[in-house]
Amino acid sequence: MIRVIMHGCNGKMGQVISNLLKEDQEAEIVAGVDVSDHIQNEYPVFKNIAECDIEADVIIDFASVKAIEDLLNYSIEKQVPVVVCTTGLTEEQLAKIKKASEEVAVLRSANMSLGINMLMKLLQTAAQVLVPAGFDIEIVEKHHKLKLDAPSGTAIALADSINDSLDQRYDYQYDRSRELKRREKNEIGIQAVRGGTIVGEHEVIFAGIDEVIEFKHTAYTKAIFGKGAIQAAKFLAGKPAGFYDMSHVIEGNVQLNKT
Ligand SMILES: NC(=O)C1=CN([C@@H]2O[C@H](COP(=O)(O)OP(=O)(O)OC[C@H]3O[C@@H](n4cnc5c(N)ncnc54)[C@H](OP(=O)(O)O)[C@@H]3O)[C@@H](O)[C@H]2O)C=CC1
Ligand SMILES: O=C(O)C1=N[C@H](C(=O)O)C[C@H](O)C1
Repeated sequence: MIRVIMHGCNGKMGQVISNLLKEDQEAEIVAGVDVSDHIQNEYPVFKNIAECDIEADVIIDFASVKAIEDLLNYSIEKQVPVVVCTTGLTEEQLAKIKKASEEVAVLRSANMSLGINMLMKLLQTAAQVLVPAGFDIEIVEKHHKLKLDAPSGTAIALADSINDSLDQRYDYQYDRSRELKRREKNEIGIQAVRGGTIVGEHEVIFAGIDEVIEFKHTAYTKAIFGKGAIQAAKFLAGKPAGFYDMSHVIEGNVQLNKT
């Protein structure tokens, strides 16, 4: 059995994963970490990961940007690989994650679903064909009213994926209300909508002269993120230090299915 520490165990994603792992034959939660204590769990829960004295093989993190430094320190000190799913991280925090991966296995992904990770690849092909033909790129994301960060980590990851295929020539435009001017050619507009219980929608629009192509991913339940995070945790447990993402997990599964 792979022993998991669930960081952010009493949040929405923490509880999705707690329920999924109750039925899992290969992995179990041995401890949780959360500042909130409104839920009774079948495992011990600590207020801060530094207090956790339970041995584990991997950590799954869906918590808060405020907890990322303690999380990385613990992961390095105890040599427990960590799957970082929390979004809204600053550039400085992202750099700390990369640095930590020199000492312990770290997998970070702003979106654990298969669909979004495949979309990232499709967008690179689309951008290479459509951008030279003069198409503009815009991204619109929609999420529930409880979400703290905007734009979503996924919207930024989609833009980054496109930008990687375009030699990093693009800047991101989050707010057009401040200046009276036309959009720049080399920009990707990113807009966030918040309301109700929308699980997660991402729309990437390639707008050309007289034609528009739209790529859209809709998450109907949070279980898609939970299942992806569990797959990632199983993949990461026992791995050497290094920086991993969901493409490693998906490629690993494709190879397994071929054999
Ligand atoms: N990568 C992916 O595929 C996905 C990523 N996410 C991201 O995961 C994160 C969590 O999402 P979600 O579960 O919906 O959010 P929730 O707010 O429901 O859960 C977060 C939990 O972490 C707790 N928490 C806050 N601060 C700390 C801390 N310092 N230490 C430990 N626990 C803390 C919260 O307590 P309290 O409520 O008291 O603040 C809460 O119980 C977000 O950043 C979200 O964007 C979400 C879905 C998919
Ligand atoms: O907060 C959420 O709910 C989600 N957050 C992630 C993000 O910021 O991209 C992933 C998913 O869209 C749900």
